[in-house]
Amino acid sequence: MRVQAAKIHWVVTLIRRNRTLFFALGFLVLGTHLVYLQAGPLMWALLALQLLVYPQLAYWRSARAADPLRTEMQHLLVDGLLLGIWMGVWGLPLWISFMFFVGTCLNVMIFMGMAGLWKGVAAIAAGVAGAAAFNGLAFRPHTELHTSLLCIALLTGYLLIFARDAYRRGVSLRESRRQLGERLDEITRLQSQLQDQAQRDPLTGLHNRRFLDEALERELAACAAAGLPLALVLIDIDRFKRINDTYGHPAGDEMIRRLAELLRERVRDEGLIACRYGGEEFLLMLPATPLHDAAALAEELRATFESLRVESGGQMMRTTLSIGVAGFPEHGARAPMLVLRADHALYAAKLGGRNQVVRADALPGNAPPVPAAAT
Ligand SMILES: Nc1nc2c(ncn2[C@@H]2O[C@H](COP(=O)(O)OP(=O)(O)OP(=O)(O)O)[C@@H](O)[C@H]2O)c(=O)[nH]1
Repeated sequence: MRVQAAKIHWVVTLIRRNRTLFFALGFLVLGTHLVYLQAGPLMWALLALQLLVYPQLAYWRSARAADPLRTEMQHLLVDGLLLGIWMGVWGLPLWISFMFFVGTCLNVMIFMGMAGLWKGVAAIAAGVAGAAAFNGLAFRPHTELHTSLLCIALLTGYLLIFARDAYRRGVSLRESRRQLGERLDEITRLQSQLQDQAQRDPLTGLHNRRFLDEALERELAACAAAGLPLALVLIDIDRFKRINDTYGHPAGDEMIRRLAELLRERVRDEGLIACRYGGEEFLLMLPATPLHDAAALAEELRATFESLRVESGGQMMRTTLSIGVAGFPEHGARAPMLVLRADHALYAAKLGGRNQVVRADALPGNAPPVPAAAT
């Protein structure tokens, strides 16, 4: 059965590449030592088995294992053990032992961390001890100059390959981070866009009722804490149904947009909030604004709108506004009560013949007079 490369952990693939390449080169390097030792065919065969055949067996086993990564980590320790045996058998030749030791430690350290390092060192020591127990340990540190130079070259090549892999991984990590950052920015932007859309009326672009209900509680608490008043101006277009019926729904929309524009212009510079509260109903929230100032603003709006001619589809339309005004703290301390009082005032304006501003304190059975500190 063929093993599909895509399913194999990248560490297994990487180790196979490194092990195959460097063990094969190692065979050439160590071959020079075997020539120096005048080794017999058995040693050549064993060395070939370990350096040329074993890497493929190890890969074969890892690729079929239930946990390939874990199996490959075991193989790294087996590498240490086998190289330790060669070190012991050859009497710890200095450059060869150094190459084996550094190569093994590097591998286990990179893939298994400090715990792996100790296991790797233990595996090498076990290999050396095993060989010594079997064969005795005669210390023969010498290697021929060309063998030593080849060991240095091989180890250098191994280190450079590792460094190159680490560099490439770092580059791709930075690129992934950059892309992730971009996506995160995009998500944040879309989130705030969504949040903004959820709080705005699509026809006029003004804030909607949901936004105002939240903002009103917040602003009321802030004004109460600062000892400041707050006013609500509830505005309704008069006889709007007639506009729709006479000029058509798009013309009615145009009228709504025109009023929204007027409100936006009026509250733009003052940190006041205008929202579309319902179909043809608008609410202004005026923090730090006394009731009489709010009533004056409402009167100004009423008069301006009365004189407006709104054009739609070549037709000129005009109508008027009825407005109710209520204020904190005079007409209530909580948002629902304030809105209700403004609504009562608006209703009174409608009943009074429309095209007028009515303050909540003008209604019968009104709240007590305004405390001095609040105005
Ligand atoms: N064109 C348009 N019409 C809307 C929109 N929202 C609500 N309306 C209409 O606004 C009209 C409101 O009518 P009414 O509540 O009877 O009020 P009115 O005709 O203004 O009468 P008064 O308020 O008593 O002066 C209804 O016909 C609704 O269909 C909108 O977004 N666009």
